Amino acid sequence: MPALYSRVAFIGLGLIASSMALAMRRAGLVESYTGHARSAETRATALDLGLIDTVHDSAAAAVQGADLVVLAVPVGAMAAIAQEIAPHLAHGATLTDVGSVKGAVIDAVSPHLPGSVQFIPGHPLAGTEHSGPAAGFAELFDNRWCILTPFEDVSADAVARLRALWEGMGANVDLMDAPHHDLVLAVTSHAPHLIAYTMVGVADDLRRVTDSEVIKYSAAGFRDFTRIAASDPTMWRDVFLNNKAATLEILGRFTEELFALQRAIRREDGDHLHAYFTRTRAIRRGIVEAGQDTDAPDFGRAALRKGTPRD
Ligand SMILES: NC(=O)c1ccc[n+]([C@@H]2O[C@H](COP(=O)([O-])OP(=O)(O)OC[C@H]3O[C@@H](n4cnc5c(N)ncnc54)[C@H](O)[C@@H]3O)[C@@H](O)[C@H]2O)c1
Ligand SMILES: O=C(O)C(=O)C[C@]1(C(=O)O)C=C[C@@H](O)C=C1
Repeated sequence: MPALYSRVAFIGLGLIASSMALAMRRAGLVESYTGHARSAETRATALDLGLIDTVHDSAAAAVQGADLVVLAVPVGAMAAIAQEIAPHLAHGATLTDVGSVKGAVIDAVSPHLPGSVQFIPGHPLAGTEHSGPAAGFAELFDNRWCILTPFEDVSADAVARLRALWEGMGANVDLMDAPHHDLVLAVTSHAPHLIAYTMVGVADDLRRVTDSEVIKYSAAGFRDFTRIAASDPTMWRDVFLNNKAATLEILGRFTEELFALQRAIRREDGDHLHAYFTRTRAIRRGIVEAGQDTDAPDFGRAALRKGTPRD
């Protein structure tokens, strides 16, 4: 495939930017790679790892001459970066971001941009609990979704080119509007992260009571919570502060359901618990059967097809 862009500039050189650089290089999607990070150590690591060909100590210098600019910093840092780079963006360049929230990023970035720049917000639904340039890997986006939330006045060619880039990096691409994205992600990612943070915090508060048994006897469910709760504090602070309305809406519904389950346990209402868990199991089965959990081992699907002894 011929290269889709001649020069990409990454602003922020962490997990997502480094994975994108590796995935782009794997498929030869871009001719040259440059970037900016605040710390000299991150800049040196990104060069040493061969993620980028050149590096800049200012974002304004990095974007010059780039036909694709990727903002890969925490959501709360997007506004200041956009303001800094706006006068230096190439005429007709595509600007995208990878922030986990879309409405607030659009509000933060759009006002600074010259009319010729094609701003196409994006969000790859793939990540890990690790951060920094050494955390990236080329396969991160394989078979994952990437959501783009462009406004209607953006060039269709620019959207098609960015879509092709994500597909070349292994992702499946969907388009939707930003409020819808933020509500969906509040359910599927933001509220679950807050619940994981809370559960691990509760376990830590109980440390004196449980000694180190929580860690020693960590069952799979809690271990998954601890992995998620190890995610970057700055990134997640910014997600919650910038997707406030949708997250609070979902957490409101969550606490109502939690109280109902709490009451069912207190009243020993087994029928309520059983019916609830039956409904949620059907949801999990739907996800696995649709092939949407790429982490699910094959034996999981086989077991679902056969049914389990306790069905
Ligand atoms: N980690 C995930 O699972 C994941 C998945 C999808 C999208 N995202 C989004 O991608 C973006 C980047 O996340 P990441 O996981 O690559 O983070 P990361 O911590 O690995 O990298 C962030 C980069 O931004 C730089 N940075 C931080 N604050 C800055 C500031 N104020 N000004 C300039 N640079 C700054 C850091 O130095 C680093 O180079 C975030 O907006 C996040 O919401 C993350
Ligand atoms: O697997 C993980 O570590 C993640 O939490 C990744 C995850 C998510 O699936 O919620 C986290 C935030 C991003 O915006 C996208 C992906």
